[in-house]
Amino acid sequence: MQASIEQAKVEGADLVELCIDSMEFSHISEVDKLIQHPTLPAIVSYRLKSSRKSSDEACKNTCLQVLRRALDLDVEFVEMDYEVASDPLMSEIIYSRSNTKIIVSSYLNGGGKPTTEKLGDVIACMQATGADVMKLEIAVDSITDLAPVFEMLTHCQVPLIALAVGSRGLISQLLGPKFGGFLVYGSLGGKSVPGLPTLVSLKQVYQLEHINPDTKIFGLVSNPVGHSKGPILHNPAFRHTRFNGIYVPMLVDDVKEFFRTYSGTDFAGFSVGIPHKEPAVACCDEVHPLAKSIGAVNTIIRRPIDGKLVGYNTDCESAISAIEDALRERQGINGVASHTSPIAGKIFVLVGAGGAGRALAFGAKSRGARVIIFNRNYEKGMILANASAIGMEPNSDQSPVPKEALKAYELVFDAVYTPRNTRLLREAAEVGATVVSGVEMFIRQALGQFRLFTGGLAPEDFMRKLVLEQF
Ligand SMILES: O=C1C[C@@](O)(C(=O)O)C[C@@H](O)[C@@H]1O
Repeated sequence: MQASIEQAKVEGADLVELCIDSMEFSHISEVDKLIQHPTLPAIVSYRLKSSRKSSDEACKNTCLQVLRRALDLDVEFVEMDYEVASDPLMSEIIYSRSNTKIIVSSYLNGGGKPTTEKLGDVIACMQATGADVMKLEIAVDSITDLAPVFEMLTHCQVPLIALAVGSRGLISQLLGPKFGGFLVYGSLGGKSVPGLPTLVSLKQVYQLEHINPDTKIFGLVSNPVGHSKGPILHNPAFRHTRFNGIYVPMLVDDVKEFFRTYSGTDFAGFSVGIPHKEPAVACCDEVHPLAKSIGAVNTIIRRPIDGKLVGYNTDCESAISAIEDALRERQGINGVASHTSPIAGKIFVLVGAGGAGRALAFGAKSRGARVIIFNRNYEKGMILANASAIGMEPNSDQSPVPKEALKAYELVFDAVYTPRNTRLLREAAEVGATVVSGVEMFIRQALGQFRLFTGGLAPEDFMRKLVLEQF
């Protein structure tokens, strides 16, 4: 635990939580050793639920002993369960404490979706124990379950910590400073509470010290969402241009319910990823003509003047222009102005007919290519584009097309960008095709999104360098 405290300090933590219930100790003096030599201010916590190895009574006695010791030693914060805080013995100790602040926590698990009424009742009960800070720990099934939590954080008059556990709860921490949460939890990596962001990401990617109630929220609405490099690109770009925004991964199951729930002006813009690009069209109040023709949106902006959701597609131009640039370079016509696209007249073979596939098919067709949704009809001068998720991490050993079949292609493009060098691209390069990585599409679509999100020019060199450094 001491080594972890040192690590937290190096990584920039302001405060550490020492979960004494996770420690094996035979005598309270061992806990003293840890608490007495602090390198960082600490929350000393002893939670009952994770320490039910011995009998409940024995467990509660140890808990009371540890918490009382921490109070005697004047640590900055002591955290306990609501049921411990309301024990008459503990009530007395709480009322006679000196400098230590008391955090009382309640764990809400199951019992239907949280509502502001339910949360308000729990907070009032916790407050009645004489606590200084209330903490709600909630298991959420859907990202939309967090809406009443954010509402509570915004309107609650007492210091409140909200921690939603599970991968759908991640934004409860990332958006904590926006809605006025008392503190934010970050992990040191490794085995920790699921859905907890790492301390390193909080400091380096999200830079929460810049987030305040005026910060506009942007996010990637997708499932899966963890693979995306969007946060490491958009957040630094916002900071770089002094734009007050935060960009977070939003693991969304039901896209309609998501937009119905988060309808406030704070939620200013969204990237849309798999599998929501097509269904998200119906969630928009207006759709840009290009996106309408494609039948998929990958960007949605809440128009500031009337709050309407406007859908766009930055995938089409980003992928097609990346392919055109590579073809021009291959043909040695780099920099020569031409009105004809090098894609014109070519056969464009497409794997994947989802949202990204639609964008590529539309773009290739509008440039005069003959588009074939994958088949085995080989001709010279063909372009192969993978717009499916085949080969994406964690399935990076897969490829949508056998190596032998790649020999027929002049150029192979992969919309997958994690990993950067997919099996498809490696094998295409081995058989002599020109390859265009999905990283190029990712950068270009994000540049388009940045312009739509902020209304300003994207810092292209900065963003390009950022993404390339990550691979
Ligand atoms: O295809 C992509 C990539 C993306 O899903 C991401 O991984 O960040 C974001 C989407 O908006 C974009 O269209």
